[in-house]
Amino acid sequence: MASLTQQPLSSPFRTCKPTRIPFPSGSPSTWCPLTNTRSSHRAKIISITSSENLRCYKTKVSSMSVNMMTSEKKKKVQVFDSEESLSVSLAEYVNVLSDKFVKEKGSFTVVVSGGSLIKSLRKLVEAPYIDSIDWSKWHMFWVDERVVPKDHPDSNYLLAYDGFLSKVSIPPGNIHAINDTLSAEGAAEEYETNIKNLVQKGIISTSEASGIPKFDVMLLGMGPDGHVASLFPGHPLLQEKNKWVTFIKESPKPPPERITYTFPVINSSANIALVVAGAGKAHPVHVALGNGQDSDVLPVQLVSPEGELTWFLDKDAASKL
Ligand SMILES: O=C(O)[C@H](O)[C@@H](O)[C@H](O)[C@H](O)COP(=O)(O)O
Repeated sequence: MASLTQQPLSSPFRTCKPTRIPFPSGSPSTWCPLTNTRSSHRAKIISITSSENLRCYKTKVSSMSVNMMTSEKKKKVQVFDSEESLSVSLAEYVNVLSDKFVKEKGSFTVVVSGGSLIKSLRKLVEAPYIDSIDWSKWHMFWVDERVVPKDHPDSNYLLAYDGFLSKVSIPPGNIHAINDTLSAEGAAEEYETNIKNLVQKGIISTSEASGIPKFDVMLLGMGPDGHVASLFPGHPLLQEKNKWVTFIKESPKPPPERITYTFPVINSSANIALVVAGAGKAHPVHVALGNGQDSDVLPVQLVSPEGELTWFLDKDAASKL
């Protein structure tokens, strides 16, 4: 672990000395008193430099990963030395939330995107999680879907089925896929109705503040243009305030017709993980988390959940921070 010297408080930067404390499980962890973050032995804080507003930046990332807590409350940024270690930590993150929500409310509502996220969930379907997670309590949803049959190579359902669902025992009735026999309009409308029904049954919680569905966790990827779900830069759907689920017929990323959750539902979430790997995404990460600029407000900048936002970045995606 790097040893850090305390600098005068008048300096624009303060440093903290990470301290070893035990996790409840007894496994080793490292805690940064300045930022009140801690990490497991799999994701050590090697050093953290913090500016006065408690925005933290990684300093020496070589073969280790760094936790950073930004000044905005409930936003955590984790940088990993590789996508492999990112996926290990992501599995533990989901496992902890699954345990918590199953204990608290007897169910766990999980929303996934398409894209590379599903591959990054691979450790969840391996030991120990494959046997320890109570899959029977899971309810699975999609933040977006392409308007194609479920057996089409572009289907987000098929992607999740092949990489995840086919390996775990979530009851088929708890897998809430988007109807692939309807038009984009029809499928969006039906998905919103299904969500309303699950709210009435008490399976999906709602935000006390807004009454909008509050999913336990959303696991989201981000495109190189900073899009999330099927909400693209400069598109009027970014402003949608009333619908929970809507559709787009001219997606810049093929295929063109898609169903997507809107920001009111995304931002009502109890937890959101933004899972981003690869140098091709360094620019939108820089815009969202650093001082990078873009001509558009990027959709990822609008992700701001009622609950907690956790970024899972590999070092290439974080390379401009
Ligand atoms: O269906 C989709 O296209 C997605 O849900 C989309 O929002 C995806 O998550 C991002 O485009 C990132 O995809 P990659 O991780 O594959 O770049």
